[in-house]
Amino acid sequence: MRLKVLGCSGGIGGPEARTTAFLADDDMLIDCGTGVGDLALEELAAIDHIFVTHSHMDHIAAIPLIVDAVGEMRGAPITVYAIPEVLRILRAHVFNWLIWPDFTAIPDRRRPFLRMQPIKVGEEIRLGDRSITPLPALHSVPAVAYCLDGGTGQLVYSGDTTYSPELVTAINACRDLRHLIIESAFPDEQHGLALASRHLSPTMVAAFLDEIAGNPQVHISHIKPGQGERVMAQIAAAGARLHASALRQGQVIEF
Ligand SMILES: Nc1ncnc2c1ncn2[C@@H]1O[C@@H]2COP(=O)(O)O[C@H]2[C@H]1O
Repeated sequence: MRLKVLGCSGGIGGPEARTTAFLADDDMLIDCGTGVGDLALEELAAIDHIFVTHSHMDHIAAIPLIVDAVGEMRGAPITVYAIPEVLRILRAHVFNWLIWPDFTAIPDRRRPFLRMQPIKVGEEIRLGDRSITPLPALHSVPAVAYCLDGGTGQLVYSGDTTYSPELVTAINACRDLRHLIIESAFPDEQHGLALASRHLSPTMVAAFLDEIAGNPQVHISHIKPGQGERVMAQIAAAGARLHASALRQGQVIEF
């Protein structure tokens, strides 16, 4: 499987700070933040599947826009996969005819431009020889992490989460983990805000990593704009067993 980072910043602030979106192969998005806006129209039209971790704006901002941009060009709906709570929020607060038209009823309910597919934590979704499994995460709104499996290795993406023993257990149950993308939104000086907003800070990331078995490559994502050097220095200073590098927009991970 091939994962391209379209955006991995915790906020906006110039062309290097797009919010979270990963392009998996050519047809799948994992989260749908502002990074999706850099894809060409033909690349957008090739997206069949969008897996959403949670409903926050920085992870869903481009869903309404992509459906409107390519709906007419495609012969089949785009499917948005998320846990039922997240789908409910998207229906009630985004695709409600006020913020955006309800594209699950356009052009008509039988052949819509957009489908919503509920998923369950721990239940694998198979797409050809690839699979994606939602894992438990702990954020200020209902949220999941994802394990992606291309048949020759696995990658876990934490989404937005604070420390969660259930997520540690789920990650350690992955049988062939090669890469772990984990967030660290705030530096340790903002530990209180990290706790209030259910994110991780460097000290928490280090504690989290010390509970991870095996030797996955660790990539840090979702750092708030302007905090990159500080967060990465603090993670290095915390001295976890696993080395971590900052995930970069444009980076490609093959596994
Ligand atoms: N008390 C708070 N609770 C949650 N989010 C907050 C709070 N104060 C500020 N925020 C910001 O609101 C943002 C919403 O998206 P994030 O969870 O990525 O990051 C959050 C913080 O940057």
